[in-house]
Order: sequence, then structure tokens, then C-alpha cells
Amino acid sequence: MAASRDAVIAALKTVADPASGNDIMESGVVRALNVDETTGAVRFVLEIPPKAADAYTVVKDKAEAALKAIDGVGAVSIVMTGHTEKAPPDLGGAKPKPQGPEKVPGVAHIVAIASGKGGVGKSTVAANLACALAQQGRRVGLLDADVYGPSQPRMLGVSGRPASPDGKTILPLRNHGVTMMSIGLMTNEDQAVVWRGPMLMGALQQMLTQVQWGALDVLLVDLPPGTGDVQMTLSQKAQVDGAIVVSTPQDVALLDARKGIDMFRQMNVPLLGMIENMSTHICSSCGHEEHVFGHGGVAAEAAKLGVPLLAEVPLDLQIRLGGDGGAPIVVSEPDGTRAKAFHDVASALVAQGVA
Ligand SMILES: Nc1ncnc2c1ncn2[C@@H]1O[C@H](COP(=O)(O)OP(=O)(O)OP(=O)(O)O)[C@@H](O)[C@H]1O
Repeated sequence: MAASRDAVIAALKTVADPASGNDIMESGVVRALNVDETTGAVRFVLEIPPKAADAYTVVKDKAEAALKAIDGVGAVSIVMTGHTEKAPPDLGGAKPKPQGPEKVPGVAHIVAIASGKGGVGKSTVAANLACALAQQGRRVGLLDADVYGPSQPRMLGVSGRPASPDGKTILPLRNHGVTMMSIGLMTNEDQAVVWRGPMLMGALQQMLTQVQWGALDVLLVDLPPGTGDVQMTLSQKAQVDGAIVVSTPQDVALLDARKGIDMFRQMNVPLLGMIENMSTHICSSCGHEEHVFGHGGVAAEAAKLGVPLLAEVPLDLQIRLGGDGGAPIVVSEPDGTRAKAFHDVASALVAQGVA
């Protein structure tokens, strides 16, 4: 059973905050704590005082160890934010100038894939949609901007670090017909990354302007969950043609999804539609269909908001195995019924002229 939020908080209360002398919950450095009810995955932001990155790297390790020691905790993801003396990950080259939304050279359209909360399958949807568009003959790029847990290298089955032969531009990776670059590949895997606002902006802008995307019909951007700096930066720096919001039918996921939708509206990014993921569960041995999370919630919400429901994707073992194994279901079973949902979304985007 997944660990409860209370158990997670109790564990975090055993970790001291070096700046205040209180525990890290009491001192308020733990922000945006999220405990996944199903997987027990825990994620939060450590908002740390200036110049204290080293001391808080120790705190981060202690918090991780305390969480791992309790039953039912899944993956732990802690992101530190705050001003530090450390330089952002930088491959050199010309510093991007601050500027308003612009077209990325060579990229005809940008479509953001967003979700209100983590773990709803946003990356799975982005990977499958990218592969479906590629199979339909589109030139597709996928920018993995999820700083909390970059997953596209795993989903698309690419490994290794992107090269930068001239120290100015970055060569992306490529598989299944999709050109891919992940913000997570700009740092060393074991390095504690202190992402702060300006640094995120720089990194995202580098992703947009210094990666050799080549000529693309569409660049899909796999955003981090929620509404934050990356979402803001993307729509401030680049002309985003539209956003797709992925949600599970659970109420809480929907509530979060609504916040995401509001954010895109405020930023004048057109909402292309919603996708209900983990819509129904089809038992792999008996074929019985179950509505684990209460199927249909996203359809109702989309109707209320006046946005199209682009697809209902079932909770399905093969979809998980495909994504987690480096060959999304659209690639491993291209003619199957599961791939069809993604192909339908891809066709709809092409028909709307955004891909
Ligand atoms: N329709 C589905 N059926 C079965 N498993 C799924 C489905 N969609 C996603 N998953 C699995 O759920 C897990 C989380 O999915 P994914 O990483 O795509 O979510 P996410 O919303 O991008 O999460 P995060 O925000 O944490 O990156 C993965 O192991 C993935 O394989």
C-alpha cells in the first residue's frame, strides 16, 4: 500500500534544517509536497536560502534516506530551488537575449503536453503521440522539459549524452522517427541540480534555440506537471500553437487539470483538448473492463469547459511495458487498437494545422 501523506510528513520532520534549527517541515523549506496515492511516489521542492546549496544537498540526502526507510514510499524526487553561486548547466555559446514569444527557427509548430499533477501519464502520451505523428510522415521533435523526472530518454529507448561538437549547438538524439532532447540530459545524472527560475529560463531557451532540431513540422514539449516557471517561460519565449492537457478521471487530477487550463488561457495559448488517460482498465487475462478511476470524468469536464476530448486511453499493461521499455505501444503494436487512440489524436492535430 502506498505511504500516507501523514507518514511522509512524519519522516520529513525527523530531518533538521541547518538554517533555522527546526525540522524541515516546521521551517517551511519543503514546498509543493506531493504524495501519489497509488504509487507512493513522493516529490517536493526544497526552497533553500541563498548560498546554502551544499548544506542542503546533505539535507536532501537525509530526507531521501528518511523517506526510503518507510514502507510504501515509491520513487522520491526532490528538487532544490534558490539562488546559489553555482553556475547553471551551460554548454557555452552565445547567451540567449531576453525576448518575447518567437518562432523557433525551422520549427513550424509547437504543441505543449501538460498535466495538472504528476504521474497521470503525460510523458507516455507525449511519447506515443510523437511516434504516431512520425508514422504519419510528420517531422517531429520532442522536447522533454520535465525537470522533476525527465522520462523521454527511457520512453523512446535512447541513451547516452547529446553531443555538442562545436560547444555552441547541441545535437539531439533520435529514435522511432522522433528527434528528442531532454533538459535532464544537460546535467550529470547524480548531480544535485539546483533549479531556480532564471536558470530554468536559460536552460529552456537553450533547448529551443541551441538544439539542432532541423526542419520540424511540430515540436511537442513534455512539460513538468503543474503550473510553474517552465510553463511560463515556454509561452513567454516561444510561440506555442496549442496545449493538450492530460488527466486521469480522478477528481483531484481534474481539479489540478483545471488550474493548468486556466493558466494556458491566461497566457493566450489555445487549448487543443484534453486526453483522459487510465480511462478504463482492461484485464490482460480475462478482458474484463473496469473503471478503476471512474471513467468519463474528463469527458464531462471537457464538455463543461468547451474543449474537445481528444482521446480516452485505457490503463493497460502493454502501454506501460511499451513506454517503460523504450518502444511506445504505437511502435511496438502499430496496428493495434491501443495505438489507434494516439493515431486519432495525431490525425486531429494534422487536420487542425498544428502538426
Ligand atoms: N495508459 C496507461 N496504462 C498503463 N500504464 C501507464 C499508462 N499511462 C502511463 N502509465 C505508466 O504510469 C507511469 C507514469 O507515467 P508517465 O511517466 O507517463 O506520467 P507523467 O504524468 O509524465 O509523470 P511525471 O509527471 O511524474 O513525469 C509510467 O510507469 C507509465 O508507464
